[in-house]
Amino acid sequence: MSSAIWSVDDHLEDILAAIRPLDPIELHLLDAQGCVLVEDVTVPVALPPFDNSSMDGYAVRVADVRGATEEFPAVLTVVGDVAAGGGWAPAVGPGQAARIMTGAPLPPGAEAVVPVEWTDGGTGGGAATAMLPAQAAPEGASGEVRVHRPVDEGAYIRPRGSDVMAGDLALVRGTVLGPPQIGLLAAIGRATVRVRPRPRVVVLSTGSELMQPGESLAEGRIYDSNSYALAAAARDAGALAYRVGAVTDDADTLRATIEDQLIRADLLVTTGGVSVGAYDVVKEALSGVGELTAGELTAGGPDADDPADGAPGGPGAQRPGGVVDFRTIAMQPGKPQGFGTIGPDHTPLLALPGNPVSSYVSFELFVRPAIRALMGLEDLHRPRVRAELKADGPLSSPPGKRQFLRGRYDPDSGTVTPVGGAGSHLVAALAHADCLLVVPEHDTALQPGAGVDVVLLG
Ligand SMILES: Nc1nc2c(c(=O)[nH]1)N[C@H]1C(S)=C(S)[C@@H](COP(=O)(O)OP(=O)(O)OC[C@H]3O[C@@H](n4cnc5c(N)ncnc54)[C@H](O)[C@@H]3O)O[C@H]1N2
Ligand code: MOO
Repeated sequence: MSSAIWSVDDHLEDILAAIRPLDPIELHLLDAQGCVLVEDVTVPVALPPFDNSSMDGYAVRVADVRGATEEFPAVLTVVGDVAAGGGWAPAVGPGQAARIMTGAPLPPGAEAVVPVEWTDGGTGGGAATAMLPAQAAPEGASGEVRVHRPVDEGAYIRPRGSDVMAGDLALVRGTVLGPPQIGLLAAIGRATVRVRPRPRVVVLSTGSELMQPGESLAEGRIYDSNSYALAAAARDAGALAYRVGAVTDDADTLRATIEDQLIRADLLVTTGGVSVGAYDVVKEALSGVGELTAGELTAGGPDADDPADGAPGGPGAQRPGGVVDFRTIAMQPGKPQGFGTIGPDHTPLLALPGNPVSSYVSFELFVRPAIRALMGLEDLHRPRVRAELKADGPLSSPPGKRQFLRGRYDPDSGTVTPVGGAGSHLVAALAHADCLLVVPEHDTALQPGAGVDVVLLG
């Protein structure tokens, strides 16, 4: 265990220094949602691939409808239907029109489209509001149509390549694939794409006092909320989360459980058991190579001979034998933390404190950026704003620690109001907060009206 006190920033830096983005894989489009593209994608075929109609109407020659009015319509012969997806399109000669549907290719000879509302729809009556369905009224594809208005050349036609041309760069590497980007990839015919995958994050809670929601609560027990909150937070950060609820306070059981989970983990998160109590199992199970019986877990520990591996006693110091380094961080909540890499694949493991608010705040500050770094995202952090403290009285903060209070941010007034107190057991207050107020290490009191940094939670 490191004896020096680590700052929040040094602890985060140490974690991020050990994280490498996951190797890219080819994924189906929807599985790639939220992932970072690792290839430049060029457009293989123009979009749209052919000139097509933007309206249901009639494909016409411009000269035939010049000067047309409702009183003196242009009367054209309907030579057939052009439906979207249909193969054959009738040619439109002088004095002719083809009935055309939105998205259907412009037939040869036609120069513009007249919307059906500007015609009689082939009924011989007044202005149409719609076409009749082809099956119910097949005669609509023939006969005559009266056109009530002229159109210019190209009217209601979406030209080939007016969206993107073949050879254009559709998306550049580094793009995060949201719904519109996935839509574009599909539109240009890509079924799969090369991205960095979502990290698989195993969330494991520890504590013999824990019961699972749905069970009836026994004397002296509490429900395991951490594994749920953190699995949800991991998903929210972009990961595939696997929740492992409540391992009892037994070091061998915990080591065996972690070893079992390594196969499906790109990152492991534990909660509880990192403080100074007699049953602090995570620390007991993972703090020293000498105590490890599970061979797998020893394999990824920092190499004592490698100066790059860091050391006890603070950032950059040696950690001989310590698979996971347990530290004190100058923050509240979240003081006790563990971090290391374990197993044959050097899987990163973050051991968070058990108090529910502590574990959640620790997740936000350390695990979320780690997940985003594994995904290859550049922007690792939640947005921060400066706000004015709105409170009945001054807020006190422990000296030398960065405090993260829960609050509600009002973007209209630019103010932030604390929700609940500083206690790290206050889950209800946390559930009503939408931000963290950051009180710097050197501030021991924050007056109402003072400026404060606010981390906006999603
Ligand atoms: N003598 C000292 N005691 C404590 C210190 C200290 O410096 N000296 N630090 C305190 C701080 S700060 C924290 S934070 C906690 C961290 O404790 P652990 O990580 O060892 O966590 P536990 O003891 O297992 O649990 C703490 C608390 O949280 C509840 N808990 C745990 N897991 C869950 C869960 N999955 N869902 C809901 N609640 C959970 C647990 O019942 C305890 O009440 O240590 C302080 N003590
Ligand atoms: O650090 Mo503990 O997380 O203050 O409650």
